[in-house]
Amino acid sequence: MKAVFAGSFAVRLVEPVRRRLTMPCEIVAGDEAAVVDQLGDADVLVSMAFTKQFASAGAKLRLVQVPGAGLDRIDRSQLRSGLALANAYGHEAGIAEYVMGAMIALTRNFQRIDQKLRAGQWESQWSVDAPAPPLWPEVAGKTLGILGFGHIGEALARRAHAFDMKVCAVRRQAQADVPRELMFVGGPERLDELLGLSDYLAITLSLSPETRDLLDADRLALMKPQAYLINVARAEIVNEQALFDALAAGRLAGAALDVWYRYPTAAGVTPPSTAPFHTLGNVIMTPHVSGWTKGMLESRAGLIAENIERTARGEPPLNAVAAAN
Ligand SMILES: NC(=O)C1=CN([C@@H]2O[C@H](COP(=O)(O)OP(=O)(O)OC[C@H]3O[C@@H](n4cnc5c(N)ncnc54)[C@H](OP(=O)(O)O)[C@@H]3O)[C@@H](O)[C@H]2O)C=CC1
Ligand SMILES: O=C(O)C(=O)CO
Repeated sequence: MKAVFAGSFAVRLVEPVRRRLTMPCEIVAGDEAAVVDQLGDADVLVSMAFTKQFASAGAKLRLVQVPGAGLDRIDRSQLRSGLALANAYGHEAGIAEYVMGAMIALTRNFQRIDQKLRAGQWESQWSVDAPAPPLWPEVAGKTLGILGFGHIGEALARRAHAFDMKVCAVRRQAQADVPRELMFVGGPERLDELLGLSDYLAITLSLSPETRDLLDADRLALMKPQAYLINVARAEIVNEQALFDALAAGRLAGAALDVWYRYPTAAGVTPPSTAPFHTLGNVIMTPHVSGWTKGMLESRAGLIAENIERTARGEPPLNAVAAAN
């Protein structure tokens, strides 16, 4: 058996996968461009991306194992018969916790009050000679709209319900058996309604041609000006300029952004941003780490090792993705 791990995220999984393998397997790992010439005799490719170049170089591949959930960099037209595709989960608890934390941090403005206290400004009701700060709202009683009700959306709904929030969601197809913690789980025809209801909007759906720029300026304008947006899925689901403009003009109260429109290149260079989110005080920025937890790593490494061994035995992989899904 030979498995090629391509790209920075896959490379991080090599050692945990190696520790779980119970059969011999040659593993080669590196940047996507650097490992193409290793694919000729490989059985498994572990990679967030699958391109025409990978398909042509990997004539003997039997499994494309995505080490994450997102399939937005997988060119499914390059899959041939005998070549399975699988993805991986295990991130849902960690990301749901991130969204809960982000909602509370945005509402309480942790960043600003931390900076003020570090600067010696004791702005509190316990101060005798300074005005008391405004009373904070609570997330209890507020409405969380979840856009995309899959692994992350479901995990988030349960947690938000435990915080006494009202929760509604939209997925590809409306759901008749709505879990008791939700107001509704609608199809895309209820998206505009969800946007208007949400005090917090969590973006937890997959990126595809249908969902790219799903939230454009017109859709963002349907949201309450006091609403917060949290994107943990893929940046391109929300139009970059429209989001920046809404946040800068106060047409949205704030945002927590874990996913980005541009990523560092292999050379370690961060491309310039056309929308300078870093200049906005109402934005919490994290570098695509919301799902980077021990639980995620355990789960994904176990699944990938298992799928390498299944491929060796000629069995179908766990978490197989249908070619047309
Ligand atoms: N920041 C990070 O570290 C991570 C980010 N992600 C991103 O988050 C995304 C979601 O993850 P996860 O919940 O695990 O994925 P799932 O595949 O479990 O869920 C995706 C959800 O998106 C919904 N959806 C897809 N297209 C549409 C559409 N056009 N309109 C409405 N809903 C739609 C699906 O609807 P239906 O159920 O009806 O099919 C499904 O509910 C991933 O695709 C990935 O891009 C994932 C992991 C880590
Ligand atoms: O799983 C994914 O799609 C990610 O973005 C990284 O965990």
